Amino acid sequence: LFYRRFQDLPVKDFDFIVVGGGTAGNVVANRLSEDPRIRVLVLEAGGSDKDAFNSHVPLYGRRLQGSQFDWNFTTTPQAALNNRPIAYPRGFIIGGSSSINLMVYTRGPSEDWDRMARVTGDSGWNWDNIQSFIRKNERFVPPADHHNTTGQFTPSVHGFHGVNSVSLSGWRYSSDPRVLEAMKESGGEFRFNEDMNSGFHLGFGWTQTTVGHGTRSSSSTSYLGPQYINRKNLFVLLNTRVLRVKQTHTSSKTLVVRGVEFTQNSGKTTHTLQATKELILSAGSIGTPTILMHSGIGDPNELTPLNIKTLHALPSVGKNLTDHPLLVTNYNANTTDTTDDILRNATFAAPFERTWNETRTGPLSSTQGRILGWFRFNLSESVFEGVDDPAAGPNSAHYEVIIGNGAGNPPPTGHFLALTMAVVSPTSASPSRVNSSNPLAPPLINPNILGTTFDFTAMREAFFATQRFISAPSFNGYITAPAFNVTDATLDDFIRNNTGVIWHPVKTAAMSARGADHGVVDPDLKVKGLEGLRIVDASVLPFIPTAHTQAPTYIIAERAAALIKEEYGLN
Ligand SMILES: Cc1cc2nc3c(=O)[nH]c(=O)nc-3n(C[C@H](O)[C@H](O)[C@H](O)COP(=O)(O)OP(=O)(O)OC[C@H]3O[C@@H](n4cnc5c(N)ncnc54)[C@H](O)[C@@H]3O)c2cc1C
Repeated sequence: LFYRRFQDLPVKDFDFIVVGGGTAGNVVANRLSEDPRIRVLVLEAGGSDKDAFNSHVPLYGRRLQGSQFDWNFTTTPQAALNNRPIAYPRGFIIGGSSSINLMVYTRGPSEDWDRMARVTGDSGWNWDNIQSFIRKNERFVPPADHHNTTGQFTPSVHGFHGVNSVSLSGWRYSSDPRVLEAMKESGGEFRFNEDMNSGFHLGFGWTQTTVGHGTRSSSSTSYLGPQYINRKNLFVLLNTRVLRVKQTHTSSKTLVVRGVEFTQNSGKTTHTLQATKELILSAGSIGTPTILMHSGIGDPNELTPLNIKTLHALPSVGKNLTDHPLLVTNYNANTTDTTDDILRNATFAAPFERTWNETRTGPLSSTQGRILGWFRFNLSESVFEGVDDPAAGPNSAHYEVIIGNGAGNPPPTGHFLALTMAVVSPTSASPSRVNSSNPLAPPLINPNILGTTFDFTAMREAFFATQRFISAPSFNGYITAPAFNVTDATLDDFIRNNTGVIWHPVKTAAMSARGADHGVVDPDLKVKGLEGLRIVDASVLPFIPTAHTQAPTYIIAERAAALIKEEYGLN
């Protein structure tokens, strides 16, 4: 059940305490509480999603950024972006970022997973072996408009009985046939791929999203859905900010960390609980290293100047933050059949909201990007000067293109086709650190966007690629002009002034092989050198996936839960 006040919790002893009721945390809580003998508590900083209308309406997902459901972080000034700091949203709500994200469902190429298995020395992470966890997570359902989906996905690579709904878009736009035609006209550069989630992801395909029956499927609406949240052994305490994890005792010279300190009133009073079996940190790529460092688990060279006493030296904590750089370009379109009027005009949107409220259909039932694709540069291109190919393998992309039927934040007039590009094999990485001894202070976030020559050149090449795509004859008469001004001379500055991120931070508590001299967790996700503490969220990814990161996070969480259940002999 959900609780808002600590004093209302009917019990205070728990086998497992999960810190962060986000994407991964709710999976772990659900799976562990399948065993009625086990008591599980989730501590979540954000509140309920029940009345968060914009969280449930797929088309309105973007409105959650900067809202009360966002932690509203900001990065440090980004050197390669003309020193602009950029907004860095993270979900501050039950379901975490799965309740505020843009719902794209991509698992990444098989090569991503095989590399992770190779580097961590654990074959359990390879593509073949994660299939059962994909299926535990995924419930592929028909799109909201029940259109014929033959040829739009490959049923044999999907799960139909998991917990989290995934579907194709349930609303069509008049640009779709032109986009498909442009692929044919590209002479093989932009091919069609029936299913980018098959393990081979290169090419354009129909976007799959975590939407079921026209509504967002988050880890809260799915894994904490009515059939689970009423379990007598599952407790979720909302509006609870974890400050630190705590050593409980020492066992054969190993520190045991199963205690957790938290507050519900901005630190005025604090409470402490202990898990009898394990504490699981699922506070995400920013929250998890922040909590670790404030607990004295991190790099002593960084902790000591902040007067944080080192409990356990683990220098990799909070390092290597990596994200996907993102650039949006809008093109003026000769049509009114886009999402622009709905997103900028409440009167225009009203009948569509009625339709959605009544039947969960119509344009609000779908996200903007109906088609997206994954592409590689040619290895002989100048983008690779002086660098090895950073992709996981020869079938893994360097850049992604998302086709949006309307601008993300439309200006007062005009209709647009938005071409969004992301560098999906970036080579920049950077520290994300705490810079005060106050656990309630926002951490320093520096994803170092476009911080290497490769990343910058890759973004430039991705921009040229989208220009080639949009000049296909099929767009004649449909695209009138770019809605941005750029020349060869101003392109680099255009990129610096307009690039942001796609909000996929990873690697800040990375997994590494047992015995490695770096990394934060072993391949079973236990914190190196400690007992009682595991990390289960996107922070453990040792490479940034060539994918949007929620599906990889769900997969990690499903496998983590299975590992924990096996270790403790749970049902
Ligand atoms: C705006 C946005 C759009 C995105 N779009 C997509 C997309 O379209 N497709 C995709 O695949 N991925 C997308 N992502 C990324 C994806 O959502 C994340 O990678 C994924 O959800 C991360 O899961 P997580 O479990 O690691 O963290 P989260 O889901 O963020 O969960 C962390 C939880 O911990 C809580 N928490 C943090 N600190 C504390 C604390 N001190 N005490 C208590 N609780 C705490 C948070 O409130 C949160 O609920 C997007 C992300 C954002 C922010």
